[in-house]
Amino acid sequence: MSIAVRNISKHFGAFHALDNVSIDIPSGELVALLGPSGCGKTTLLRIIAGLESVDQGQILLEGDDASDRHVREREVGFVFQHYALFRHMTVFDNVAFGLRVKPRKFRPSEAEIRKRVTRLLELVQLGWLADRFPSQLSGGQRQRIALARALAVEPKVLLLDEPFGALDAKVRKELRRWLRQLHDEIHVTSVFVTHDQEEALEVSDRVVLMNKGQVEQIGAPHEVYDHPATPFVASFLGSVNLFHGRVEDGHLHVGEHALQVGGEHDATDAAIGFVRPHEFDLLPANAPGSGLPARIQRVIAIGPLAQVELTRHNGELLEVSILRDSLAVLGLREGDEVSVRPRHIRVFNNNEKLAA
Ligand SMILES: Nc1ncnc2c1ncn2[C@@H]1O[C@H](COP(=O)(O)OP(=O)(O)OP(=O)(O)O)[C@@H](O)[C@H]1O
Repeated sequence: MSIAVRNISKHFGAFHALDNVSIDIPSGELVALLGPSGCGKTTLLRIIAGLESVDQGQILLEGDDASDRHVREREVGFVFQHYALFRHMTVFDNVAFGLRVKPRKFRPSEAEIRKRVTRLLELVQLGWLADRFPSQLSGGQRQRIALARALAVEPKVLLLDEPFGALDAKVRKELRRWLRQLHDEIHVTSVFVTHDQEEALEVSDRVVLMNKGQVEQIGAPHEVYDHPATPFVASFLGSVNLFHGRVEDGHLHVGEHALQVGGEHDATDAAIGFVRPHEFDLLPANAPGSGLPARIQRVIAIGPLAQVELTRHNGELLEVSILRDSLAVLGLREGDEVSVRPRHIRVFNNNEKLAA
């Protein structure tokens, strides 16, 4: 089922939680709502579900205005951060619950319920846990059961609010891969709230970047990462180094240094350049060509990569990420003076809003 969010605004008292938000989600897509804490992700999810009223705007489900449709009639499945399983019921009974409480005329037979629950437990790869109670499961297993339970009533839309937020990093990573595979099998239109950019980029077909109640950008993970539309998106997705300067003749002038920028940029006295840590070359200080002089303060080994912390001569910090092998070949160490050269700079006018 497709979802269209049309010009939704929502206040809580004087606080503007959502400000004219519009998003089109085609049927079968997995979309991540991504943004910092308090930007309105959960509020939007609850509005789609029909759990929250709006001041203005509409939610269209499969093209029809859902404003007057009660939560139960919207055919949405919900999975929350904190597994809301019934503690006194087995895994099997938890998954069967939504089917058993259906009004008699819509309720499948007990044999049909058994068949469906067994199939769902296989889908979430936990059939062997059917007779256990929630307290006998790991956090990751509980979330998979919560998902099976949400899917049991065959929702047209699946809404997930930080479903892996309470789990440790390794389990989280496994589960998000698993969620992606599951979605590829069942193709139910899904909206997934997260404040973890890696999770959003890895799992979703498209990412909706939200900031202070507004949508900043919507796009495929590689689009929003490679072509951020605003300074907020550039700084929210991954680490970045910032350079303040002026643009003239295809260069960003940072103090007395000129760094080449690709593409067309109007001359401006107030620009910000964004460079990701892996988009720099490090060269010995006396290497010919343009670059920013800096000193290596610290080298942190993270697997095959070296995270290099540098200080520019004006005291500003830079973070560069390169292969440890490359650093060894260059013979660079802590305390060395180097020339730092961005390979790619994204330039914005300084009057555009930045991440909070
Ligand atoms: N029932 C409410 N009454 C008053 N303010 C609310 C209510 N629900 C949410 N808010 C406020 O609206 C803003 C958006 O909240 P929301 O839960 O949608 O944010 P979020 O992006 O999901 O954040 P998080 O990632 O921290 O969950 C927050 O500032 C929050 O304090």
